[in-house]
Amino acid sequence: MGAVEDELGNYTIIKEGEAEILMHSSNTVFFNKAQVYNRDMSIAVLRTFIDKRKEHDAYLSKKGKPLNKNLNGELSESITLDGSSGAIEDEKINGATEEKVNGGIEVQQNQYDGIAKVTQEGEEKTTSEECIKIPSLRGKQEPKPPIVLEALAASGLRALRYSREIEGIGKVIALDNDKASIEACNRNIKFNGFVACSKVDAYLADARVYMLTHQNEFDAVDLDPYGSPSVFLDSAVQSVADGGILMCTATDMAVLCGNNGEVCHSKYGSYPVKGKYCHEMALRILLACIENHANRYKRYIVPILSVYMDFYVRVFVRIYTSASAIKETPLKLSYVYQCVGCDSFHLQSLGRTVCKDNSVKSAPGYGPVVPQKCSDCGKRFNMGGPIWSAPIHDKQWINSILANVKAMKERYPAFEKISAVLTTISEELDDVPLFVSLHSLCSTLKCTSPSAVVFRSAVINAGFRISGSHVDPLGLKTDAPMDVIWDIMRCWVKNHPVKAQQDNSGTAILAKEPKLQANFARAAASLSKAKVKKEARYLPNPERHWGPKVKAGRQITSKHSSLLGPDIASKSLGKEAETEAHKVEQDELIVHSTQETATKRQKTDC
Ligand SMILES: C[S@@+](CC[C@H](N)C(=O)[O-])C[C@H]1O[C@@H](n2cnc3c(N)ncnc32)[C@H](O)[C@@H]1O
Ligand SMILES: [Zn+2]
Repeated sequence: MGAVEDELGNYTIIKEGEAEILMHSSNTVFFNKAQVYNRDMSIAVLRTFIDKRKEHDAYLSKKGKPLNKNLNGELSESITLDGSSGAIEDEKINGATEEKVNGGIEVQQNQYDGIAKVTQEGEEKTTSEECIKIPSLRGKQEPKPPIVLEALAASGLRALRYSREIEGIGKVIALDNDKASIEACNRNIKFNGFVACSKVDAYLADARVYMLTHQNEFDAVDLDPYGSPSVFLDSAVQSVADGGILMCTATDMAVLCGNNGEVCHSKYGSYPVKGKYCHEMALRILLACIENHANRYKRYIVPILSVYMDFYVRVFVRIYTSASAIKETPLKLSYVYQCVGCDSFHLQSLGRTVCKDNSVKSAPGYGPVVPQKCSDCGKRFNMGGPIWSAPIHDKQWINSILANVKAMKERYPAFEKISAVLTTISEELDDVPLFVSLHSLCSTLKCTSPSAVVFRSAVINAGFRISGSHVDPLGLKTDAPMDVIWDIMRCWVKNHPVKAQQDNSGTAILAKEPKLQANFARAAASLSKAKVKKEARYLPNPERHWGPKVKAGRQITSKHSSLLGPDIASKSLGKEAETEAHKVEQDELIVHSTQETATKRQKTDC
């Protein structure tokens, strides 16, 4: 990645990966170099998506594997390579809802009623067979190259990188509703030569209208908006082909992390609560929102990878159609009760499963899971959510993506960062939503902090699991209930006494005797595997002013020097920029310190 002044006057050539774009010095088209992490991660996911389609196709052709019909009359395969369930891999392979095979046989799933049909040369009939064999013909069919929609393209850099760097990719459609951006896209397509010209098409269009009028057409849809993606989600979930991927960024972290709960509810349909885990909660609010939109069209999501990086969240989910699977959605969503006095939080599932007459059904969850007052400190609870409380990553996919990234190290400009993030994610407990912060527990008790290894050991010795979180180097994910966590801290304080203090949440917690006798002896699994191998897990920003950028078309003023850095701001202004940081617009304001603000407010709120 790098930038050099060229001879085209006000244009600068910016190179990222294998793509080069021409950027005009006026801020007419959006570009943010910090999003290289976002683009690299997306390339890694798309490469893995293509590999998995190939692997799976090879597997099926070797096996001559049949398609089975499930109880609802939907076509399904008993084994899937990527660990996803209940979905039709043929659809994943072809990225469309129908599969044509030689010999005039067509297997089709009606996406809206889940009924499987087989058509022979135009004749339509509902299948009665339990099993439809499609033997040797399958092997001859190459999966179609995936078609990608970059719905909010700006300069087209991302679309160009996809087209030039991802082997086996098909067409890439780049959209923007801004004329200057589409002109820039077309200029950049030409600038990138033959492959880009043959693969990337740019259109001036409102992405919402375009996606609505191109339903089920794209194997991958990329949403990378200014701020919130909320207005694009309803049409985006409809434009993804069955088994395809939706990749979605949200940079409105202040909203998602609870600085303005009502706005978050209006955009995403969930209330955030202010906790140390707010960035993970942001991911889970976004996932719940996408699922909610998908369910309207009898579709559901399967998260592959969900990341918080720098100043935004980005989720990668597969989208499937199944009228029966969407009934399970309430089991994947929870409300969060967050104590206003201590750091305790508890999840309340929206649904539960009921087994009756050999069949499993879902029913509304039992509640409330907490009493009126926190049983640890006696304070009341705030309620947030609903959040996505099922896994936010698919571990098999994460391992494949990580292996792919390591194998093609030199082709990722942000290799160090994305491999560090993926390594941390690969170690996260994937069935444990949210996390506790050791610092926060200690600040509630006003005690000295045990080291992470000592605390992890006590949790493991008590018979529970614990891992780090990619979202926060101080975050600890554990399946130990809050009363066990507080008992461990009570035992710690017995050995490391605190000074006498006025009544507060900490004194209320310490007033109780622990039921559990914590064992702080070092447990073998208390260090993360990456830490043992001395692999990087959390990296600092590579340079100052690594963060969000000003919207295209907006005049750069001295107040933007905190975002762009004084040098760039002063260049744009033609005068020396002020170095003092100023407040910026809401959608550009990325609150790295949201957690701190949130915690402070929480203390004063109660
Ligand atoms: C953050 S930029 C995209 C950056 C780009 N994906 C990248 O990686 O460099 C958002 C873009 O969305 C465009 N946009 C906003 N609303 C839109 C809409 N309704 N339809 C299409 N494009 C839209 C803006 O003009 C802007 O260029
Ligand atoms: Zn409490």
